[in-house]
Amino acid sequence: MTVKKKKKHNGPKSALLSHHKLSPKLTSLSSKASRTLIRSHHQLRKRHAQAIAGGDTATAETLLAQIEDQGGLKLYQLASINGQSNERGGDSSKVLVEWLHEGLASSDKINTKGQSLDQPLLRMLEVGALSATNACSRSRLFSVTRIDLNSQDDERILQQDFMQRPLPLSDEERFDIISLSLVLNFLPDNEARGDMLRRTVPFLRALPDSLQDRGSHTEYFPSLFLVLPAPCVTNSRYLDEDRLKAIMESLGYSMARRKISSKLAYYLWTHVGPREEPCIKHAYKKVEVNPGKKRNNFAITLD
Ligand SMILES: C[S@@+](CC[C@H](N)C(=O)[O-])C[C@H]1O[C@@H](n2cnc3c(N)ncnc32)[C@H](O)[C@@H]1O
Repeated sequence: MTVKKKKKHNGPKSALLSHHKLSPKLTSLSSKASRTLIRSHHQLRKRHAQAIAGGDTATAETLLAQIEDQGGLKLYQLASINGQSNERGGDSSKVLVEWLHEGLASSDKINTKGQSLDQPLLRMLEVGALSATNACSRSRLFSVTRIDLNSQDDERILQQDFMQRPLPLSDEERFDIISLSLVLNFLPDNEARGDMLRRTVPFLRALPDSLQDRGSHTEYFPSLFLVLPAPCVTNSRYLDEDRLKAIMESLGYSMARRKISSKLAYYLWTHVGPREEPCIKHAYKKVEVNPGKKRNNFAITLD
């Protein structure tokens, strides 16, 4: 398994922090500063990817320096944690836990707090994990393997790029559910988003017999929990829910649950197709599905 050594971000103090006259303590980012930083980080990463694609290494280096100058991935992650607590009424995995508790028949062995009492637990791979104490970790429904490009918790979050994680060789290395919450929109290009979705498939296992007899619990698995900022599906020129559904179906996923709030779009997709990495019969290019001047350019492509 490739585990990257944790990088130190020793760049200059964040311009954003000094601009907003905040305490240099990372924990003191305001909601507004968090939003500004997240937006700016995404834009710089996108321009950086474009510069690399165009072979413009000088611009790419300048942009990278700018990213580091405003605190790099570490401060971006902190802004994301702030966003979870302040603006969105808690972390996104709360929605998944609610869905699964609804799905648990009363005959299932759960205690009054809705926690699963029996073993084995469902196995979850949480990609882009910022905390080991979010709702899905606290629920005890899952045994969670957490990974992130930059671990905020060396003991409980493995520093690893999902795209470099070795493909599993057996079901012991596979999962019942993968969480991709606010990760696809972090990726700066459309193709990388499609590649990440495609790569989830070989990491899923058919629900083992030991978990099969747990009533309505079983119908959702194996599955992918996907969370995107709502405008990615409600206000993009290149993606709407129908197109997302078509892309997911081409990967063998079927939509099991959805919830669109003012800020976020939550989906639970059950994998019903073959388990090996899908060979796409129909490419999904960047085509306009929703014209309009005030729309954004978020897209997912599959080749
Ligand atoms: C906006 S944060 C979202 C965190 C959290 N899941 C949430 O819902 O708030 C996106 C995280 O995804 C991580 N990430 C992006 N691409 C990744 C990859 N290929 N492998 C692992 N983590 C990745 C980033 O490092 C970042 O911490």
